[in-house]
Amino acid sequence: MISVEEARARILAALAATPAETVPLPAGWGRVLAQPVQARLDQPPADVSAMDGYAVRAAEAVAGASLAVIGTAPAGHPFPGEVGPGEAVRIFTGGFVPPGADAILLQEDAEASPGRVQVQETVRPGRWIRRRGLDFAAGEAVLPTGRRLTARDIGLAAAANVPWLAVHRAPRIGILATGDEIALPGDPIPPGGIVSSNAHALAALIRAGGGDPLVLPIAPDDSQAIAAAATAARACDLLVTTGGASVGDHDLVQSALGPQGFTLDFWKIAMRPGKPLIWGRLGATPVLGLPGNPVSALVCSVLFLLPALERLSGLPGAPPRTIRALAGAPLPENDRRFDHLRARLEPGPEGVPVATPFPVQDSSMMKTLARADALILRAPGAAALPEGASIEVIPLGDLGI
Ligand SMILES: Nc1nc2c(c(=O)[nH]1)N[C@H]1C(S)=C(S)[C@@H](COP(=O)(O)OP(=O)(O)OC[C@H]3O[C@@H](n4cnc5c(N)ncnc54)[C@H](O)[C@@H]3O)O[C@H]1N2
Ligand code: MOO
Repeated sequence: MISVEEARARILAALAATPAETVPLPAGWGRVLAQPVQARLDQPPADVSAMDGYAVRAAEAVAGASLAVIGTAPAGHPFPGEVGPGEAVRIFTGGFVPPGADAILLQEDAEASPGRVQVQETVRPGRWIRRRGLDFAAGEAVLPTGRRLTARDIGLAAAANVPWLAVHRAPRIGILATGDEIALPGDPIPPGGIVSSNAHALAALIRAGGGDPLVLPIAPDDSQAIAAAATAARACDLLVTTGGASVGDHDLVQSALGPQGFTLDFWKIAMRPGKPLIWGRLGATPVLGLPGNPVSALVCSVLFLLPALERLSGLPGAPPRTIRALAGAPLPENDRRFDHLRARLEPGPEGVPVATPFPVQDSSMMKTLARADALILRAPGAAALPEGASIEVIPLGDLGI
C-alpha cells in the first residue's frame, strides 16, 4: 500500500494537459487558458468622464464663475470641437473629455441656465476624469496562460476586445461501472441487484471539475464485456472504472484489461475509505480504477480525480484545500490507513468551525456523504484526540460537488 501523497504525485506525473482549442468567449468560462489574453485596445480608449456634469478648464472653474456651454458630449458621441477660455461642454458619464478641458464639474455643483452654467464648487484639475488606459493598455497581457477563467475574466477579455480564447480542451472522461448486480436508476433491478449510483455521481463530479463525462454502458462481471467496454473508451483522456477493484473472484478490472494491454502503476493505497484504488494505463489511456463502494469512489475522486482533472485541464493539479477546525467529538487513535471521516461543520468559537464526525462511517452510506460538509483528515497513526482539539478538514462545499 502506498501513501495518499505518493499516489497523487504518481497520478499527476502521468498526466499532461489536453491540446488547445479556440472557443468563443461565452464557452471559455471554467476552461484554462493555453495562451495569454492580450488587450487589443486601451481601456478606457480615451480620457472619459466618470460623472454627469460639464467638461471645464479647472483654472477657470472656480466658485461663482459663469461659463458658456458650447455643446454636449454624451457617451458614444464625442464633442467635435475644443473647450476654449470661458467655455464648458455638457458631458455625461462615459463621454470623451473634449480637448481643452481638464476636469469635470459635477452637475450637482453647478447651476444651469440657457446656454450657460454657473460654477458653485471650485473644481480640482483632473477631477472625475478616467484617464485613457486607466484599466489596461493595448498589448498588455491581461490574463496569463494557465488561468482557469472566471466570469470576471470573461468580462475582462470582452473589455479587451478579444472575442476568441485559446483554452485547453475539456478533458473527456470515460466512466465505466462494472458489476452483475448493478442497474441504472429507474431500470428493473435484477434479483440480488442494486442501483448504480456511482456513474451518476462521478459524471456530476467530473462536470464540477471542468471535465466532459462519457458514461459507458454498465459492464457485467465478465472479462470480455469489461474489455470491450474499456476499448470503447480509448478515445478518452482518462478512463475511470468503478467496482471490481478489490480482491474478490469477481473483481475483474485488472484481469479483464490485462490482455488489452493494461499496465499497472500501483494498486492499493493506505487510506480509508478507498484502499483498493487502481492506477495504470490501457495503451495510451490512463485508467483510474475506483472502488465500488459509493463513498470510497467519491472520496477517492476528491483526493485523486479532481486533481487529475485539473492537470488534464491545464493546471498543475493540487490536493484539495484544507482548513483548521475543532473536533466536535473525541477522535480515536488511527491505524495505518489515512482516514477521511464524513463530518458536519458548524460555526465555532473565533471563526474556527467545529467538525463533528457522523457516528457510523460505513463506506456504503451515501446519505451520510451527501449530508457531510467536510472530511476530517486523520493521518496514519494519529493519536486519539479529545473533543475541541485542533484538526484539519477538507470542506466539501468548496469543491462544488
Ligand atoms: N477480502 C477483502 N475484501 C474486501 C477488501 C479487502 O481488502 N479484502 N476491500 C474492501 C474495500 S476497502 C472496498 S472499498 C471494496 C471495494 O471493492 P470493489 O472495488 O471490488 O467493488 P465491488 O466489490 O464491485 O463493490 C463493492 C460494493 O460497492 C457496490 N457498488 C459497486 N458498483 C456500484 C455502483 N456503480 N453504484 C453503487 N454501488 C456500487 C457493490 O454493490 C458492493 O456493495 O471491497 C472490500 N472488500
Ligand atoms: O476502504 Mo473500502 O473503501 O472502505 O470500503
